[in-house]
Amino acid sequence: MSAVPKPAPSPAMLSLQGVNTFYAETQALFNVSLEVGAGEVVALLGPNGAGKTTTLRTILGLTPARSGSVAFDGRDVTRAATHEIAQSGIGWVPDDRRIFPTLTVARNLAIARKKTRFRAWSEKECFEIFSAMEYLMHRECENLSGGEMQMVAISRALLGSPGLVLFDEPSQGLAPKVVQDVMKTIARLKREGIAVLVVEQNVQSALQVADRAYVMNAGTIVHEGPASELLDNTTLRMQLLGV
Ligand SMILES: Nc1ncnc2c1ncn2[C@@H]1O[C@H](COP(=O)(O)OP(=O)(O)OP(=O)(O)O)[C@@H](O)[C@H]1O
Repeated sequence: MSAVPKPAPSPAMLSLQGVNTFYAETQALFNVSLEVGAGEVVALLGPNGAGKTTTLRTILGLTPARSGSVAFDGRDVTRAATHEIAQSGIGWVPDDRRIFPTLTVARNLAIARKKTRFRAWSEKECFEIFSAMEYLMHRECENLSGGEMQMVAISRALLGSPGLVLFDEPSQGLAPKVVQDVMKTIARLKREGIAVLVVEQNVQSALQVADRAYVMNAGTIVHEGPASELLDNTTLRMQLLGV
């Protein structure tokens, strides 16, 4: 009897395999492997200094892997330049929001626009998500509140037509209402089919929006599983994350 062939698993949007990353001679990532599927939200959790930001920097080619591989959208980008990686459809919302402080919101948005193979977002759609932003267009970014800057940073990532958005501690320093808005935006991106990898200290918020979670410690992945498992299993969550 011939076996029914299983459908091939759909390739991950992002795949890290056995990544080792160094700052000069100091190793920060040890054999890190992780995947984010198309349209999947994945949380990357762990204590300070665990290697979460370094993982994002490795994906973006800012601190490239010394060994192992990073593939995005079926292409090896391990040694690609950061601008090529962005051009291929990885958006980034950095923890310092990295918008140009002396430029207006409008200018910050205009220079973020990119064409990729993924869906293009318009400014109008960004205003639908962040209604306040339309009225801030002519303000210089240095005069914005933390929450307003975060809206601009997320809109910049969307205008770059991403297939994957990397968020580095998006709720840091924001009021609870704004944190909720950011998490709602992540859920909206998922509904739009955009993959998300989110680094967060705010474990509860991240787990509520994520499909799966990885926990890092001392540069290694120490746990991988459904987000619901960490939400529901207090003992496991305390043991891995102390919260
Ligand atoms: N520019 C750098 N030069 C040298 N070592 C660094 C640099 N950036 C980070 N490290 C080290 O790499 C390790 C991982 O740091 P990383 O910032 O990736 O952790 P993290 O999990 O993002 O923590 P945090 O939540 O504090 O940002 C730490 O030991 C840190 O001291």
